[in-house]
Amino acid sequence: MRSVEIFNLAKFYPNPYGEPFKAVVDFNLDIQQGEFVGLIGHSGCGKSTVLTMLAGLNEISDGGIVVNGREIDGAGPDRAVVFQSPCLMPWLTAFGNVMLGVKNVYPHASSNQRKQIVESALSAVGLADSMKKYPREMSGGMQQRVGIARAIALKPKLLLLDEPFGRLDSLTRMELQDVMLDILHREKITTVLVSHDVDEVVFLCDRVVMMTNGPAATLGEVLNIDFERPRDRASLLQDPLYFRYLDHLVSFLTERAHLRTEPRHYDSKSLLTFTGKKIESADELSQAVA
Ligand SMILES: Nc1ncnc2c1ncn2[C@@H]1O[C@H](COP(=O)(O)OP(=O)(O)OP(=O)(O)O)[C@@H](O)[C@H]1O
Repeated sequence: MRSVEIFNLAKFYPNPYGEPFKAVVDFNLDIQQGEFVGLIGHSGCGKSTVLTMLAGLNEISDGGIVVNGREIDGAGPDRAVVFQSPCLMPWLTAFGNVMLGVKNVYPHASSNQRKQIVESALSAVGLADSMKKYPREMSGGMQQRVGIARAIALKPKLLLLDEPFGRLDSLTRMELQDVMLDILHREKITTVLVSHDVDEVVFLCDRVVMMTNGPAATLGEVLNIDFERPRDRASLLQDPLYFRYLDHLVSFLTERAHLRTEPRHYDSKSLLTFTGKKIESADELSQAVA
């Protein structure tokens, strides 16, 4: 079932001379219910612009976005965003920060029901024992866990992640990626992730959308990531297909992102046809490239 439809989306920012700067043009994408889509591209190409338009925080200049059958017009409780910095209220505990949004989104729930929603979201991100801590008492990774809990507690139809792990050290980043995979596997929330990290998108996503360079950036290619879920990092790192996906993304970013071509769609088979053989499995791929 289709969850998000983005059609002919465009963003024109005013420049200092009063002329519109075309940041993103003619961006079209459908996202299925429960799908995890990554958005990558060079710095400044327009990833955050697309994400903030999806969130309803950035006015749409042309085209539109339909979420669960309703064209969006501004922000709404059906969508939650996690930014690079969680921006927690310093005077509230982890519990209080998550409760803030829960009160708004569930005004008719009893206080006991709200408490359960907050506790369950904080437990899902591994903070069951730190609910009473204030932001100043938490590490950056713990604060970002609160940011994720705050978003998932709202039970959004669409979860939007703008480089949520970008400021974390690599071990914490991996921990939080695992937490995120676990939650999304259970809750089946449709998710869009903006990232600069090709490893991250291959590990997490069902599809990776590659954007061309700006100005007038648009969708360049879409790569299907055909790994089953739940995913295990150690096994993926042993799979030759994982490195094929990485190669493909890196080569798009280094060679083709500046070309304005018709959007192309790649799945694992078409990705590998250059070997001259039809390849259906990682084992067959290993033999073909050996
Ligand atoms: N409020 C704004 N006013 C004018 N131009 C803007 C505004 N926000 C973004 N831009 C421009 O739009 C383009 C896309 O910016 P955006 O932040 O969406 O890119 P990005 O791919 O998310 O970048 P990064 O990866 O560095 O975060 C850039 O050229 C940027 O300078």
